[in-house]
Amino acid sequence: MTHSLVTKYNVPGPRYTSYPTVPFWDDATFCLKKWKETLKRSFQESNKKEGISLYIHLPFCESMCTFCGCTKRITKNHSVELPYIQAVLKELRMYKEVFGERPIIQQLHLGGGTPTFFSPEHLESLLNGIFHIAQRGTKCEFSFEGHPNNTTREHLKTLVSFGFTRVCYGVQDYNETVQKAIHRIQSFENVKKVTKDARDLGYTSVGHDIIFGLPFQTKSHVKNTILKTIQLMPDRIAFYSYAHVPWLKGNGQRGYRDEDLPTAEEKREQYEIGKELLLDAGYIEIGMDHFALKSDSLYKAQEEHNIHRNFMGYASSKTQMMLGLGVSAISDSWYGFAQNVKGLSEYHHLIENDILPILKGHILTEEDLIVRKHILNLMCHFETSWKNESEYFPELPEVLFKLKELEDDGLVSISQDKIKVTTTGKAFVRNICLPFDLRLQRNKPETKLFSMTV
Ligand SMILES: C=Cc1c2[nH]c(c1C)Cc1[nH]c(c(CCC(=O)O)c1C)Cc1[nH]c(c(C)c1CCC(=O)O)Cc1[nH]c(c(C)c1C=C)C2
Ligand SMILES: C[C@H]1O[C@@H](n2cnc3c(N)ncnc32)[C@H](O)[C@@H]1O
Ligand code: MET
Ligand code: SF4
Repeated sequence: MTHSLVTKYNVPGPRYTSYPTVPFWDDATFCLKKWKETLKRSFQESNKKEGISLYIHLPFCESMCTFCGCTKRITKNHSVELPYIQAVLKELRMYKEVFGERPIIQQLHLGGGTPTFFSPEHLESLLNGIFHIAQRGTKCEFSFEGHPNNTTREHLKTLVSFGFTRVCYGVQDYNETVQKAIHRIQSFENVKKVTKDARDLGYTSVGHDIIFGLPFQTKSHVKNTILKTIQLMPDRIAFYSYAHVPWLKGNGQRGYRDEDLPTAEEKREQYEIGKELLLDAGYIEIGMDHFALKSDSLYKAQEEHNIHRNFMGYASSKTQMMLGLGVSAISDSWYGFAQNVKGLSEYHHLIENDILPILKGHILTEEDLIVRKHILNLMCHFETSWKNESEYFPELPEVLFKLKELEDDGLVSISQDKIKVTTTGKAFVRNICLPFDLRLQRNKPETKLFSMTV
């Protein structure tokens, strides 16, 4: 990788889990009435055909990892579990009222925070509650995020009995200095044990999350972490670039200084080293940040062009509608987005008063729908085209003009009616999406909103 490319393209940029990205949602056009309309429309169009996806945010953790950008509440008091589950179930019932019919759950993901903070018994009540209100789909894909330090065989057994087949564990880095800096001490032995337990109990996809660019992390730490990971051969690996966003309220990114972070140059080298080791071990790079073995469903989905990106990252199939429950969760009705309030007491208060706990949202315009398709294509398939009239938008020539420079740098190739990301360009896919992001182009932010793209 040439140094000049890294320097040139290391700019703040969204991770494109949605388009428009959250900071560009237009709250002025959003209200509860419109949100419910888009939900009903989408539900009518898609529930019977393909079901819906459900994301449940379980925000508690016993200990604060200082790198973490997720919405969480640190506590050792487990009495928070039951009231939270009851609130989430009530939120689902409120949505069922809007739909007027039982939703069919095709995909279910428990994220956090730490879902394994909850006792197996409480997770069981949560799932029993869900499948009392909603119907189970026929092609279920159920997954959860587990903390290697507190995922027990009981957790795994309980969830497998409800049809869960995928788990991803937070690993981040095995080095002690790095672990101290991010306030997350976690041994290889624990990861090995929970990986084996999941496999023994029938999970078909075990994933590990690894991060490069963490405080005090070096190339040799990354190399060691990947080599250890390869010993366990997880089916999927998320190899994330550390997103440094200390300005986000309450995310707790502290305890280290900016100077303790690797430079952009060093960070890119860490990525290159990790990527080479993963490719040598038989992993295939899929979309942004993701690697999978050829036996994993994510690889097959990519081959068959079924891969989809949503707020949770990549999925091996798509539903038009994704409902997010719990604090900070985002829902996507395809025609609109909504994000829940982030505070626990506010969430409980609104639910108690039969009010959908929504903080903000966005109704997509015709233009948003077209642009979103192109950004999704780039993030999922590393290419996009405007062969059909419905894929064209008036600003496209300007977008292509801006992309010319990226083409000269070898990141994309542009032809008559499509663009393709090159092998070098894959690491810069966020930069390639930027010219398509019309809302950002029209309204360049003056304050920092996004993490750096390298
Ligand atoms: C399990 C924790 C979560 C991670 N991502 C999400 C959760 C719940 C979901 C999520 N990620 C982002 C958004 C905002 C929507 C958007 O802007 O498209 C949501 C709902 C984007 C995002 N994620 C991270 C940051 C800093 C941002 C803002 C955009 C940016 O600066 O790039 C940090 C981060 N969180 C997670 C990962 C994997 C990650 C960074 C690699 C997990
Ligand atoms: C769910 C997964 O999200 C990743 N994750 C959480 N916060 C960040 C961040 N600031 N930067 C990069 N990755 C992050 C971790 O790898 C975790 O395991
Ligand atoms: N909280 C779990 C962990 O840190 C799951 C991933 S982070 C949301 O391991
Ligand atoms: S990384 Fe996982 S355990 Fe750590 S604070 Fe974030 S959500 Fe909690």
